[in-house]
Amino acid sequence: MSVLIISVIVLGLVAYFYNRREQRKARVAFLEKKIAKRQKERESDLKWAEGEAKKISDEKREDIGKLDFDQLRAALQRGDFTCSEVVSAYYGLALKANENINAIVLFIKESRVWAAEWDEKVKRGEKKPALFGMPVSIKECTMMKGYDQTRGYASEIGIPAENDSPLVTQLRELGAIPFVQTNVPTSLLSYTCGNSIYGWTENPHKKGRTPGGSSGGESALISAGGSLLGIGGDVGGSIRTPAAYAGIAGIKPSHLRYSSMHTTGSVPGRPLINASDGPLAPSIDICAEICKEMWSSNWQSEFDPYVPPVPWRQELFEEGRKYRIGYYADDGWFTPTPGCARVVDDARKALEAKGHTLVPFHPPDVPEINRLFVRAVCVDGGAYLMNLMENDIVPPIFLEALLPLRIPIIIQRAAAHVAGFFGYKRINKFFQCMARTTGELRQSYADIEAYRHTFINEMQKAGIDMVLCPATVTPAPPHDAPLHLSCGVSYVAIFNLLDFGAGVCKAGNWTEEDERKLADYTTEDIWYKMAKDFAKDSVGLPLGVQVAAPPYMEEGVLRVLSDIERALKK
Ligand SMILES: CCCCCCCC/C=C\CCCCCCCC(=O)NCC(=O)O
Repeated sequence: MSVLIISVIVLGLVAYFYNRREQRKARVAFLEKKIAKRQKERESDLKWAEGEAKKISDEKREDIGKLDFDQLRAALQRGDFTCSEVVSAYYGLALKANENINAIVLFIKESRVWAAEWDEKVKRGEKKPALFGMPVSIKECTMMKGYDQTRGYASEIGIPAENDSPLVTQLRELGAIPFVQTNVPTSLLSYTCGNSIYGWTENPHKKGRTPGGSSGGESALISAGGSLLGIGGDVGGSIRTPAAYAGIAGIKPSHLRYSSMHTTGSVPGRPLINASDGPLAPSIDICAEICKEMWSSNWQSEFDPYVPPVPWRQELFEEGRKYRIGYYADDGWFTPTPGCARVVDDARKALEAKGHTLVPFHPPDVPEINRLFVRAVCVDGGAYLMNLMENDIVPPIFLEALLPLRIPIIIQRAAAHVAGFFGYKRINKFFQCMARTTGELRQSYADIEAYRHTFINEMQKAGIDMVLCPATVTPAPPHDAPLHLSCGVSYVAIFNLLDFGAGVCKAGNWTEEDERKLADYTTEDIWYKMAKDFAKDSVGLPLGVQVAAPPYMEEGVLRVLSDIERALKK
């Protein structure tokens, strides 16, 4: 009898695993077909753009490519070029840039039609709007009607959006022309940029290094001259990290400054950590121009009544406006590598020379807040992510990064105790990230809300308007690095948790001196060892700094970043 029972159990298990393997095989074959089809579509899409680019002469394309944002905008307003010429030029410029960086997902073919429509309207005497004819690149996960937001998942190929995101809608009403979708990392929950559908995006400053993520296609394309303005989204640095790694600028406004209707984040349904869309551009002044145009009316709050009607606050952006700014180069969780800390000091001196007042500031309890951030970002202990990734075809390194989440939470807690016992304080925190019960999750939300007030109280005590700090802990690292070092996002993530407006601009480059100082950088735990390794051989790579302020003070953030950028521009 017992032999029979054991045989049935064994056979049942064999059948179960066999079926699972067969189902997986069938799913992989199905997804591989989808990927192959999309790659073919992309190939013919790039060919189409090549043909469209040839509709203007090489000289005209070069002339248009030499113009910066303001010059191109003025040229379009004067009528030096038509919208159709500019869009053709940018097909060509983006294709050229793409040869070395692989940032393009698909061209938005309707851009050709929209450009022609504007040219016709102008002929009929219609007034040119503020962003008339300006080409804009769009992060793949930003809703574009008729285009997929796969987030790098093969299973989401062929599910086009039915609406444009509010940002895209408003930009189009202002005359801008979305012309290309750009690459993202699978899931969006990483600051690298690659997936199994479209491949890996390179940093234009050094092959083998990531342009950051998740808006990495944007930062790479803009930095390589293939776009003058892009739209990204940010839940834990996805606008700011790529801006820093690629030597450009970007701002993540506080959550309710732009509508988040129709936005797609990595993990939908997470309270208190929301996706904010925002601009990326070669300079912070362009980001300021865009915010100013978009907030010069109540368009966003009329479109989406959840957005409070806060118009552009020019008095906060006024040139010469002086601020009292708290600065820190080390948040007490992750000491940045030398160049990343040095540029904070360079920015501090530049701001003092401009007449701002800079005072040291210590953000309260960042290690604990980092733990709450990861908990709130994953919400369900990573179940949503694991389910999507394990039923898809994703680069193996993403599955490796998910491994810690597969460990039962009770064992994670035990590991935390062991790490704590041996003095590994950061590993101890890491293994306490995931919530075990809904009660723990509720308490974490209460803690996040309390932390927001604690932080504001500390700022009020110090009498500061905003803070200046590093943007990243290393210069642009190798592609895989962010998947080993998720804990390196503390400098950006804190401002998602606080819901501050936060932006990044270029503040210098990694120097020989930074490289020499790296030899003395701590190797106190495995994450520091990795950071040290990832930062090696970075001479010349761009470095950014970050400025952040409480909600509805984005104009002040933009003013201070502009002062830094102008002072430190080489
Ligand atoms: C891709 C698999 C990674 C698994 C990571 C496991 C747990 C780590 C938890 C938090 C990581 C924090 C990284 C945050 C980067 C966020 C970048 C961003 O802003 N993304 C946009 C978005 O999430 O929508």
